[in-house]
Amino acid sequence: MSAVVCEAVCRTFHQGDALITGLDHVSLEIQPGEFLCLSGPSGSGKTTLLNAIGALDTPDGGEITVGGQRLGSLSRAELAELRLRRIGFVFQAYNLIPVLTARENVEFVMQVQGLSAARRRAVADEMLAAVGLAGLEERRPAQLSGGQQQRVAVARAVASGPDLVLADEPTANLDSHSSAHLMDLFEQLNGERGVTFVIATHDPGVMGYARRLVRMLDGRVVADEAQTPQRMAHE
Ligand SMILES: Nc1ncnc2c1ncn2[C@@H]1O[C@H](COP(=O)(O)OP(=O)(O)OP(=O)(O)O)[C@@H](O)[C@H]1O
Repeated sequence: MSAVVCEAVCRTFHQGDALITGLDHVSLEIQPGEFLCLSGPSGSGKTTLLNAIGALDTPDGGEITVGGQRLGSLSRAELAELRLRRIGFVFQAYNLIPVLTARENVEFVMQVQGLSAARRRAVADEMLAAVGLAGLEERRPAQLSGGQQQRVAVARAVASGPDLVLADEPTANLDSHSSAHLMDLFEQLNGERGVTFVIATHDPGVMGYARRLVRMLDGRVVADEAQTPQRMAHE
């Protein structure tokens, strides 16, 4: 079964009297375990596509299937369940909860999923250690650097055990060292746990990690190519 299938997905935005094309008949099939980057100029539809695949936004044409489930046929509660259990989001604004510690932020989704306190803590600490934040579990977001906050967001996104991670410009606020560290972590999760990654980015270093590069322009897919991945150098 494919991880994601997009069939002729369209999304049009209304701005006053103007119609703005977000997505124009996007068709794309992504297999489990793929490591895919979406590239393309600003406004080409990358974020709109990630939002649609993640069921954060509803297309006005076409069909999206995630893990065999047709999004258009799911209720709001079923969509929420899909987002909670199957999808990890790493979006640019980290969306960490400021009053919670790093550990509590990572535990949050697992708490909603109903895991026991002991299990949550064990998984949260394991994930924070995996992203290089061992010892900083008790810090609140404001006491962490931008790169560290981004890594908390990654730990949170993967702690719930998603099959699919959607990342929108995950390195936009990171220095080159943190970017390389983050991408190595994504690659590790992809290789060891088979998590599917779909990453929207302008960063050539990030694109280098992809085994498949999908280029968008004006809401359409204009190129879709396999490539040999290349890691970023650590400085
Ligand atoms: N909520 C919205 N209301 C109106 N227009 C929107 C909305 N969201 C996106 N658009 C428009 O849809 C098009 C695609 O935008 P999108 O954000 O998906 O592009 P992008 O490739 O992610 O760009 P960037 O690289 O700058 O993040 C753009 O023309 C954008 O202005």
